[in-house]
Amino acid sequence: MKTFDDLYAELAEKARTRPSGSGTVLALDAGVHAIGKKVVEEAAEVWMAAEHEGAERTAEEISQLLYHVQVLMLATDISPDDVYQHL
Ligand SMILES: N=c1c2ncn([C@@H]3O[C@H](COP(=O)(O)OP(=O)(O)OP(=O)(O)O)[C@@H](O)[C@H]3O)c2ncn1[C@@H]1O[C@H](COP(=O)(O)O)[C@@H](O)[C@H]1O
Repeated sequence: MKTFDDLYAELAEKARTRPSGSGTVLALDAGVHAIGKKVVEEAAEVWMAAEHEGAERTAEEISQLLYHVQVLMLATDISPDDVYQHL
């Protein structure tokens, strides 16, 4: 099972090697403004799922939110450790 750190390492590698067909590369190229909008959209989907769609759908939406947060981290050169020091 993939962890937060595993996904970040995978996405960092995608950002470095820029394979064709990578949604992460496309998202990074779209820039911080577009990525930020996606974070907000996914956060709203988490909220709606939590209120109306049950735990499994909510967990799925949370995974998508974490993905887009990680893309934002990469776009702004923030590592997981930079975040963990604030937890
Ligand atoms: N975990 C994710 C992940 N979670 C969410 N997403 C993206 O977020 C979207 C989810 O958004 P929605 O459900 O709101 O779907 P949507 O509105 O139809 O999506 P869009 O049209 O807005 O893109 C998905 O379509 C993906 O584009 C993800 N994209 C990639 N990953 C993982 O990231 C890794 C690298 O992926 P690539 O860069 O694409 O190779 C792989 O391990 C993937 O599994």
